[in-house]
Amino acid sequence: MTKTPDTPAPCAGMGDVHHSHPEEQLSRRARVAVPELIVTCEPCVTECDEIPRGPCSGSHHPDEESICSDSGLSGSPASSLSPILSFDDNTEWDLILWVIKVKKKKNLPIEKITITDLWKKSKNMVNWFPLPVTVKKRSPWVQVVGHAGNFQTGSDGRLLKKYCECEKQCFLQLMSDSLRPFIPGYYGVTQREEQDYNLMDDLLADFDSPCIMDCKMGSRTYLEEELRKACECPQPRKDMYEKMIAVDPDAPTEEERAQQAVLKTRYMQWRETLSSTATLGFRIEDGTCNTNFKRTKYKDEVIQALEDFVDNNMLILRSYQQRLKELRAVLEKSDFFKAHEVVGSSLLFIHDLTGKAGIWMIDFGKTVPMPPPLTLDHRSPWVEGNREDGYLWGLDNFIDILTNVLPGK
Ligand SMILES: Nc1ncnc2c1ncn2[C@@H]1O[C@H](COP(=O)(O)OP(=O)(O)OP(=O)(O)O)[C@@H](O)[C@H]1O
Ligand SMILES: O=P(O)(O)O[C@@H]1[C@H](O)[C@H](O)[C@@H](OP(=O)(O)O)[C@H](OP(=O)(O)O)[C@H]1O
Repeated sequence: MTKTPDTPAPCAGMGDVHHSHPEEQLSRRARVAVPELIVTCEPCVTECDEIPRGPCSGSHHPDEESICSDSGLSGSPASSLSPILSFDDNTEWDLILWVIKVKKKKNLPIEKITITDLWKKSKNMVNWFPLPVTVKKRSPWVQVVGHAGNFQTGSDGRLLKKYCECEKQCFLQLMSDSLRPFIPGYYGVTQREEQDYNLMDDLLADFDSPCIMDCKMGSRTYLEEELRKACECPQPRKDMYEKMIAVDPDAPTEEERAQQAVLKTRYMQWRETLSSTATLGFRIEDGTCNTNFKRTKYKDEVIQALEDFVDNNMLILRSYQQRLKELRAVLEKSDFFKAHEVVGSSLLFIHDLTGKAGIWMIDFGKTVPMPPPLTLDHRSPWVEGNREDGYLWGLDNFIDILTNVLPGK
């Protein structure tokens, strides 16, 4: 879970692919300081670039490289700017990163700025051209959990996730299912630097410094198919062994210790029993090295985590409860849901200081169709072969926990 952010996202429209390193992902309790740009003027700029005005609006887009000579916005030559300039949280990051890109491409002598932000733990020196512009505040995108490097930000509040055929098929069907209001808008496949991406709404875009929590739903996090493959062709994983001993050095068996590797399904099952996945049918995810969080297993620990997440704001908690009840009612009727095994999918909880709160279903990389006419009830316990995923069982438990926490239950 993440409390953030006026945080710079990987740049919209930037040529550079952002590879989000785990260390750059956000810590559980991190409420990060407003990104601050401190500009230190070095030898003056001989040439400057025309800056698109406003929040990537008008005729310019950060992707468009419109270059002029001599002056920036309002005709202010860079060299005449004050040696130290601070930007507050109104800074339009896309705009600044656009400038960086142009400067880099043109190999121009440039000032340096120090960006203090949570994407980098240390300070980063990047190239910059100062511009006095008031821009619209837009919540920058941050990734709570998931595979590093899977995402890029797009323009107009959209997000690119590395292409996955299974996910595309789900999105296509979900856009015309009753679940549509609980799914980020989907806009098909797009390409950037020869990589295909599924293009979807960035759910953070309409929030102001949002707090985010990713909750992985279901009592099982691997597909039956994965289990079958692991039996047929076992491929022990060293990286998973490392992740396992980082949390619990005693967890590996003697054989695993000898191999210094574990099977993925074994690792996933261990994670399930370590967390509340096995006991409650959902778990609060965390993308950081906060290994203790992987152990949030019991009801009272989940409650504590939820209360922390909303800063004990019961109104927000009530909004979440309401939204989850609505979701449950729709899930129980959804054609898509009854015909799919939904594994590893998350509910993304987002709220901000204005009191706005929402929950959406994300991650359909392991949501697979049942062979017709088979359907699932999503509540029956899983036994190998029945493909039940425990999604609704987990949702029931989540709603019960919330209801018990709320006053006047
Ligand atoms: N539409 C979206 N809008 C805003 N943030 C999103 C969106 N989709 C995903 N995210 C962010 O990215 C994170 C990872 O998303 P997702 O689970 O889809 O990725 P993944 O790489 O498939 O993860 P996993 O490792 O669980 O398979 C989420 O926790 C959330 O922070
Ligand atoms: O959260 P952790 O403990 O870091 O473990 C990861 C998590 O369970 C992911 O859901 C899983 O990806 P999938 O759901 O896509 O299988 C990934 O497998 P991977 O390393 O094979 O990608 C695991 O490493």
